[in-house]
Amino acid sequence: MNAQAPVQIIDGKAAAARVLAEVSAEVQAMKARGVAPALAVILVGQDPASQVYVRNKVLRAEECGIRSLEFRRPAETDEAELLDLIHNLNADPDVHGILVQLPLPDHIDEARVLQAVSPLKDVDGFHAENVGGLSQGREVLTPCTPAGCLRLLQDSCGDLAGKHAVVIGRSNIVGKPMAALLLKAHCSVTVVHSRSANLKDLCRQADIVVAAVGRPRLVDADWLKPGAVVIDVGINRIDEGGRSRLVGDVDFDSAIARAAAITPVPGGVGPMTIAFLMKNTLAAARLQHSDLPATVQHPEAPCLSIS
Ligand SMILES: NC(=O)C1=CN([C@@H]2O[C@H](COP(=O)(O)OP(=O)(O)OC[C@H]3O[C@@H](n4cnc5c(N)ncnc54)[C@H](OP(=O)(O)O)[C@@H]3O)[C@@H](O)[C@H]2O)C=CC1
Ligand SMILES: Nc1nc(=O)c2c([nH]1)NC[C@@H]1CN(c3ccc(C(=O)N[C@@H](CCC(=O)O)C(=O)O)cc3)C=[N+]21
Repeated sequence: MNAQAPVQIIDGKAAAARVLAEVSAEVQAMKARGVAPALAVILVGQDPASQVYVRNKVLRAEECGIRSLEFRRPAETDEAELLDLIHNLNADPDVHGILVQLPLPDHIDEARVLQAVSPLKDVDGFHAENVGGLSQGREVLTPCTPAGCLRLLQDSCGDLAGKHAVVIGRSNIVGKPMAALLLKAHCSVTVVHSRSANLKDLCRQADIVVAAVGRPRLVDADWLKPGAVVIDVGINRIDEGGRSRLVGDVDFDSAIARAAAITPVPGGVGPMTIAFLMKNTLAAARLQHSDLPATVQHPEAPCLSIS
């Protein structure tokens, strides 16, 4: 039997640091031209995970010189009030990016709120204008998590053309935009979900597996073709031996025996999501100041080109 090459553990923190360094340089250049990129983050309610993510986003923004504004509202906030806040931020020329942290409380219509964000400030890429643009293969503001996953895949595999990618999950945040980006990168794409038959068999045919399911350690070595590249988007907090820990949708210890490369949780996709949020904020600032000359070229950028 052939011994398999050692697995590559994809370092999402290091990749994110590279993206953030590019962004910091661009932010400085933009400030020198009189524009200070700014990101507004809206958090409704007290969800503890959301509070952690928002804090991380604000910290990363500050580190790369992006001004951040936090708008915390109580869970009882009504939809009209939230829409008012978004309209004010849309009209504010000093705010370039707007992110509404999900999930929203049940009494608020998520689709209506996301649609209220100006497509030019939509750093999450959730507005129908941007979703449509992505599916048409246009350069638009693109959801941060799948954009980050694509960058990790390109760093790890190089050209993705002709590879068979299986995306597990079909959410608007991750699964669907991930499939669109992989298609744009010339992969053959299969999207599977909770109603899929032969989930494991389909997965075993994949050169690339992106797991965005929300089920702790669902995918183990038995789901993988030897040499598959595995991107684990899942963030699941579980109790183990009386302690709380974070695990992905992939059983890491099992999968490393088959995979050629794999992202860990934490330290994989999560940091890239935040790095691409900063990249999108910069791209949004560019969109709103299209008179500014380009500084650095990023022709391969999966999100809106900031060149
Ligand atoms: N690292 C990061 O930056 C981010 C991580 N996440 C994490 O990624 C995971 C997915 O998030 P998100 O896409 O928002 O989740 P959703 O709950 O919105 O979507 C989950 C998807 O997985 C499918 N699914 C659920 N159970 C199964 C199963 N047993 N077999 C096959 N498919 C299944 C669902 O199918 P169906 O459509 O049929 O219901 C659905 O399409 C979560 O753990 C989340 O915390 C999310 C965003 C960013
Ligand atoms: N409008 C909106 N946009 C989002 O992009 C969005 C959202 N709402 N709601 C929630 C999900 C989830 N998400 C994560 C971001 C960073 C990490 C992250 O940094 N994770 C670290 C660990 C963090 C920890 O320790 O908890 C890591 O994986 O290394 C995780 C998850 C963005 N989301």
